[in-house]
Amino acid sequence: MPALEIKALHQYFEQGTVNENHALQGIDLTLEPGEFLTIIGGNGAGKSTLLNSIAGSLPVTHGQIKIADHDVTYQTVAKRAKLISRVFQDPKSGTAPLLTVEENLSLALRRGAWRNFWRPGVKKSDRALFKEKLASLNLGLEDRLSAEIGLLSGGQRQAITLLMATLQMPELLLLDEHTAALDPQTSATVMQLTDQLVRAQSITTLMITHNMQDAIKYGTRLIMLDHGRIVVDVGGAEKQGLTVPDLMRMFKEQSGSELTDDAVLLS
Ligand SMILES: Nc1ncnc2c1ncn2[C@@H]1O[C@H](COP(=O)(O)OP(=O)(O)OP(=O)(O)O)[C@@H](O)[C@H]1O
Repeated sequence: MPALEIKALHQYFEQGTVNENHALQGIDLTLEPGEFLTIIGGNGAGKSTLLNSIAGSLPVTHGQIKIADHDVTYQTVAKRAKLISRVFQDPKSGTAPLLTVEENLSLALRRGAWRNFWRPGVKKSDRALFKEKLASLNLGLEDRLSAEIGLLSGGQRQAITLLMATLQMPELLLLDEHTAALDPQTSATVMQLTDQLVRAQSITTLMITHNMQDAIKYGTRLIMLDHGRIVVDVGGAEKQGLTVPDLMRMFKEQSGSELTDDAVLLS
């Protein structure tokens, strides 16, 4: 059973108006369990629209989306959140700043099931688990369990957000340029942690990145989007041997134009 099955997905914005935008133009994409897909493409190619469609934050215009055999096409974000973890670009968006590191992790362990208390409780047995998980990140965070998250750096917060997203293994992990707001060195550290966490549990993952080197280096499969279509799809040994010039050439051959994205070209 595939972890993700997208069939003939179309997304229109402002359909039927002069501003109509056919942002996704028939996406077919199947991911087997444990596949780690990197997604690149120029500005406005449809990368975020694809992730938003999977997460449910955009209603689907046409097509079907199944996650682990559940048809989620018309499910609300909240309903499908049981299947999906998502990490965004802004390190502030994934954690509650006034809660401590262990309280944030405790929330993630219960997948947000905390409702009635002003602070989530932390069980002793959970604390041992959090210490162990944090130690595996090698950032010294295992000694900061009772620190407020808001006092940590962006990289530390993003590392904890990743840990929270993978604490209870999701069917799908969506990474939406999750290292883009970090400085290059921190970004590289968080990217390595991502790889470590994803591979340790074989989590089916989709990662948008503007960094072509990362898109090649990490993951098991790579797609390039252009004007709402998948124009390049490489995996296995072919992906391992890729270089940035290879990708630029493949993009040009398939799309008929040069890849124009300042962030991609400068990375
Ligand atoms: N909410 C919206 N309303 C109208 N148009 C939108 C909306 N969201 C995205 N679009 C348009 O859909 C197209 C795809 O946008 P999307 O954000 O998915 O691209 P992207 O590949 O993520 O680009 P970038 O790398 O610049 O973030 C673009 O033309 C964009 O302007």
